[in-house]
Amino acid sequence: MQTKHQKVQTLLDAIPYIKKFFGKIIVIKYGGSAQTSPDLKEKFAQDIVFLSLLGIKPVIVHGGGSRITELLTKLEIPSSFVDGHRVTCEESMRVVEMVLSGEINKNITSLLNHHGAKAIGISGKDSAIINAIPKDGGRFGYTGEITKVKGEMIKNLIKEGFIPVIAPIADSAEPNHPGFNINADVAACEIAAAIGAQKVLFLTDTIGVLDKNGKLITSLDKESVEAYKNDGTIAGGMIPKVDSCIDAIYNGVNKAHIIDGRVEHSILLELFTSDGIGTQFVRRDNPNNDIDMDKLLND
Ligand SMILES: Nc1ncnc2c1ncn2[C@@H]1O[C@H](COP(=O)(O)OP(=O)(O)O)[C@@H](O)[C@H]1O
Ligand SMILES: CC(=O)N[C@@H](CCC(=O)OP(=O)(O)O)C(=O)O
Repeated sequence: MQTKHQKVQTLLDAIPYIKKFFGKIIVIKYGGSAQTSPDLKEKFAQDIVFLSLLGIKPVIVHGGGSRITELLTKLEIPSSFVDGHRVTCEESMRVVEMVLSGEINKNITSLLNHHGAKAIGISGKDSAIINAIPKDGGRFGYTGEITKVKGEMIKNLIKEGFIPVIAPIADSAEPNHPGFNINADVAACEIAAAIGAQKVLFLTDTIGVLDKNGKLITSLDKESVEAYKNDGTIAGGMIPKVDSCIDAIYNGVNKAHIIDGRVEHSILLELFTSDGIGTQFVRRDNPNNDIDMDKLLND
């Protein structure tokens, strides 16, 4: 049991972090794998509301791949993944949009609002915030490659005091097009870059990126990510995540982290403790790095 003084000390210890992040945008990618128990979802909502009350600007980009797969299986619609990206036929696209924009987006938005936030749920189709074309020349069907994110629209929502909750569905320039399914990791990275986020956090169902022995890799750079992908250490759903983290830090986002969404208050643990948790992504040439590169890369 904490004494009153210890409780006050905890608040005081948070001051440097609050100063560092005050007014800054933090994009949180809330993976389907981390949206498990109702209790965890409550803790997630508390963390987001807490950030918002501290003057930090959270933006949520959510996934829901496991729920899409569950529904496609029930409907007996075949589906497959290549390097962590779903191949989306026209029938799947309808299910993807129903699950992401209809079910998950509204659940998260409503959960946040019940916790006192001013959250607004949208998809990339709203005001054509995310535009896409077919990925890899159409090899992935209705899976898209982002061509543009209208960052100003998202920043306007933030300025109005909203917490945007964004489903990774993109608009097409073609009329009467069903739109595109975008991997949520990629959407989070592109959104973070377009709105000048300070940080992007990916909440998933592992403690971070693991090596061949199942040990946490605390820090990764571009070169080591390529090596781990080539030797198969990083596979499946982790591929778009690490690629997105690297893209983010090479496109103006200061920091990218993959953290364990199964741990209660993982967002606060990452933001408000000196060690942080999970795997962080670094670039050797980044003058903004406020970390000891040698220590991290030798961990
Ligand atoms: N090297 C690795 N370290 C950790 N997880 C990995 C690795 N390689 C592949 N994975 C897989 O990636 C999964 C996370 O991706 P995914 O299921 O798409 O999560 P999310 O729904 O959060 O996007 C992990 O559960 C794990 O099965
Ligand atoms: C193209 C592509 O892979 N789209 C994903 C979109 C959802 C997603 O990314 O969900 P998670 O973050 O929970 O994995 C899919 O259809 O599963």
